[in-house]
Amino acid sequence: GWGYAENNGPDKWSDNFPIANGPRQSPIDIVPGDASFDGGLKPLKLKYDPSTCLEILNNGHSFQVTFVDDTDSSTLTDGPISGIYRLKQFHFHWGASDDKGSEHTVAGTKYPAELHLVHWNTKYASFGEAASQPDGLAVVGVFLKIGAENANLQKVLDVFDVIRAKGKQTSFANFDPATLLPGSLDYWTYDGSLTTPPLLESVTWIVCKEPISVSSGQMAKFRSLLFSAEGEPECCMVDNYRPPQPLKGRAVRASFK
Ligand SMILES: Nc1nnc(SCC(=O)Nc2ccc(S(N)(=O)=O)cc2)s1
Ligand SMILES: [Zn+2]
Repeated sequence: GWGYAENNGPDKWSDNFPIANGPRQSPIDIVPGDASFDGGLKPLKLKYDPSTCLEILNNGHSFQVTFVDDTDSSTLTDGPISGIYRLKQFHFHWGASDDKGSEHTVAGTKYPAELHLVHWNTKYASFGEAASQPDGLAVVGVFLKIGAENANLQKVLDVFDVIRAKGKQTSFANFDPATLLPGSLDYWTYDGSLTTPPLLESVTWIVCKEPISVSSGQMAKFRSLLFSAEGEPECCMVDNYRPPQPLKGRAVRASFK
């Protein structure tokens, strides 16, 4: 299956997923000077209920925290979208060293990691159905920058020992993803895709301008996870990011001046 190695990584994904060369692929390099301020963009409205937090799992590509999404308890509304989008999961992408790891870049700058909060449009019956629609998904991206230790993030890192290998999962309750959001919710937005196979072009991307902090020691903890399953040769989970893709004429809008 697909991965991030030389033989199955981003440069090979188009073999099985031709949409990899499509017109609205993600991530992209965000050039602030090329983004157009849109006064019609509303502030993001994120309303998360920690009681909908369900479990944390190592899926062999990243780790993800999944949420109960059978009611409108944890939602994204306003911002660039219309209607109600429900939080399904959040996960991260990171590098083998602090100089790389984010998927989106800002004027070529790579951050050591990037958080993705994945939401689906409730005008569709399920995540799976929404994932195949051009307005089906909305992902909020938050950059991580090396600085002070992040106590909220640490709550997630503290369970890594039980999900070290691919396929491991454990219950994870009462975590509030809002604690991982930056102080300012200024954002850039553009039409894009999932950044991993199946690379579906169904995502309204909402990338926050302000990063959150992560310490170098916490980044080392991310790198203690494995791509490999128990009993397989150990392969550190690092560099699980797709590089920026061609903009192909798309507009990037800014919610701020
Ligand atoms: N019918 C379908 N069910 N599930 C899928 S894809 C599963 C899934 O959540 N994929 C996913 C891939 C990438 C991203 S990301 N990195 O946020 O663009 C988010 C989510 S298609
Ligand atoms: Zn992602």
